[in-house]
Amino acid sequence: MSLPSSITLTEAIPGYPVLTIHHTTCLARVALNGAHVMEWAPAGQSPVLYLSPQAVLEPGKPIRGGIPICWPWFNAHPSDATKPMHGIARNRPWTLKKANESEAGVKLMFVLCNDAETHELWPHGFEAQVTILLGQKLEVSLETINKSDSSFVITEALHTYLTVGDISKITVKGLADTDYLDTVGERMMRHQTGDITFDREVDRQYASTGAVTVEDPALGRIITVEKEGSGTTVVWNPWIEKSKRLADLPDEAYHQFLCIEAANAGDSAVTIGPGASHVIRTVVHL
Ligand SMILES: O=P(O)(O)OC[C@H]1O[C@@H](O)[C@H](O)[C@@H](O)[C@@H]1O
Repeated sequence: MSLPSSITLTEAIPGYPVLTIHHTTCLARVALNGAHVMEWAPAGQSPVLYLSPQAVLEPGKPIRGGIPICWPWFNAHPSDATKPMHGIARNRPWTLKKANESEAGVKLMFVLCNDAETHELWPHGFEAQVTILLGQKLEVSLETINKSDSSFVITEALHTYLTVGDISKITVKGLADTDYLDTVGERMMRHQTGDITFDREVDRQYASTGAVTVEDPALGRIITVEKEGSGTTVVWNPWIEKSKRLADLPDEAYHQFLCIEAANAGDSAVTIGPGASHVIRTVVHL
């Protein structure tokens, strides 16, 4: 496929293709492993996504940062702990099907289909399509098409790592008066009364279909995360002890990022009939 002039295909390491985007609207990098947006900075702004300086770029390994695609299950597999955390999509090479540019930015489309290896982990016929629009805004859509002759159930997340100046000064708005599953310690349902601030590990699945804003006084900006086709918003910061356990993340990195994930988990799991499809989308902008 010939690429438009704003997109360059290089190898981060041999055998690991990455698309680099230099467009008037933004700078970005997208790995074919996982159809994974690694970096995105709208013109004149510092990076909006967080990418760990210790991120491992290796075929078959997830990238710590950017927007991992968690699919067809979110978090641990519901019944088999030997299967990969967050599903199979972020660990596989996707096929680039389309790459276009316009004044508004760059549009990429990637596809992943079932094969013998995916069947071992998830025994269904499927086509997954990821469409990424990179411009002044960043939009990622994941479409799941059921190519088998029976229904299947998915959970999923567009696991967006946002760069923040200082996590202890962040306020997340848009989730007040919402129930959430708290997964730190003993899992239990709780109710969010006001806005969210951070002084400990936070790993929560909010029952919400709405947009969220992240107010960051240290960097002097507000990030908006909108979404569609998503009944769960995951808010995650690993804080001190969990950051130490994650090998591909510096111990002190938790100060500098926050994940706001458009997701479908728990009661929002999606059932897709034969020949039917479902789209989850997130839009990030300043
Ligand atoms: O280390 P991983 O597999 O990328 O997962 C990171 C985090 O992803 C979040 O979505 C989960 O809520 C956390 O529980 C998890 O720790």
